[in-house]
Amino acid sequence: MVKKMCCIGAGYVGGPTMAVMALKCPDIEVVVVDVSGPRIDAWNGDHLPIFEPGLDEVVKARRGKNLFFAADVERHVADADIVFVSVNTPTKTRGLGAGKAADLAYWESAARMIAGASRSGNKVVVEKSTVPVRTAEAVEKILVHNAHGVEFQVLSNPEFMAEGTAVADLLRPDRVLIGGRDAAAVQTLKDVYLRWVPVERIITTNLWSAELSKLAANAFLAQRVSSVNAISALCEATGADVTEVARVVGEDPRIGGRFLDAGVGFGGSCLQKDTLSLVYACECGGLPEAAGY
Ligand SMILES: NC(=O)c1ccc[n+]([C@@H]2O[C@H](COP(=O)([O-])OP(=O)(O)OC[C@H]3O[C@@H](n4cnc5c(N)ncnc54)[C@H](O)[C@@H]3O)[C@@H](O)[C@H]2O)c1
Ligand SMILES: O=c1ccn([C@@H]2O[C@H](COP(=O)(O)OP(=O)(O)O[C@H]3O[C@H](CO)[C@@H](O)[C@H](O)[C@H]3O)[C@@H](O)[C@H]2O)c(=O)[nH]1
Repeated sequence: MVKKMCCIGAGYVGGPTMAVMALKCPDIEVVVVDVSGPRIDAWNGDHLPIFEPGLDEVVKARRGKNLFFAADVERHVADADIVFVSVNTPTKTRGLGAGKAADLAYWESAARMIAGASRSGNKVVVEKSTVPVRTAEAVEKILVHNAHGVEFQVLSNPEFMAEGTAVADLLRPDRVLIGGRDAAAVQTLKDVYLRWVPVERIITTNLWSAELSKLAANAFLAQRVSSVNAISALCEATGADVTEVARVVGEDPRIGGRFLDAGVGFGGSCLQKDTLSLVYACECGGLPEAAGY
């Protein structure tokens, strides 16, 4: 029976995700923690640190009841049955893989802190951040080597929300993905989502498939934007209209019409870094053709 959930990282993902969980699970205490005091103050204030349609209402409905934002990270991690880790995983700027690989320094420090703060019983640790495939292996090693009589189960539960539609995406996700090898831990997290997500939208996989699926989904999205932008350049050179071409192409149900708006190229916080991370994984795996593609 889950009584308390804690999320490390009160960022773009951690804040809205846990606010929606608190809304849908009023009997569970939900605490979002962060090393940044000003960020926590903002979540506790009148002006939330991010703007997303509907977010103010959700936060204000549950804050102080079963939703809390706090800076005393260790205390809340120690008490929680489920710990989500939603720290940033930017592209590395130095060292091996600089410019492509994901920087897992924040994740590793969070894992060491979870192991150090936890004292007894079982704890489910959930990868919410987008991480390279097989990160859970390294996380498990850190947890096991630093554990004090606690059994940890690691799950991968990547987030698919997009900025601008975060609350709508979280309230009605097209899919929730849970990867893990411990069936009981998978079921524990699944039961949380089942409070508001239809069972057919909850996909369970092995750990590595879940980690990789998130990166693969973003690479496919990035490819669509790059494809339509390449066609757009050809349209300009030939007198065709890219909106008309995209509509025709998208009417094929095998392709679909969404995510086919031509523009200046893809931006946002994820598509570029996650595609680079996938390319780096292919290179490290001795798959240069896949990396080049
Ligand atoms: N932003 C998006 O739209 C989006 C969507 C899906 C997935 N993701 C992924 O989710 C993850 C988080 O992204 P984000 O946009 O929320 O990042 P963010 O930068 O907005 O927030 C991360 C937070 O983690 C905190 N943090 C870092 N290390 C910490 C530690 N050891 N202890 C406590 N707090 C710590 C930071 O202070 C920061 O507030 C990334 O892996 C990202 O790729 C992002
Ligand atoms: O038809 C389109 C759609 C998007 N874009 C551009 O693509 C980028 C990304 O847009 P969007 O996907 O809406 O926002 P993100 O918040 O970056 O969300 C993506 O990245 C998140 C982080 O991993 C994932 O969770 C989401 O599913 C995925 O859509 C932006 O620069 C858009 O302008 C286009 O140019 N044409």
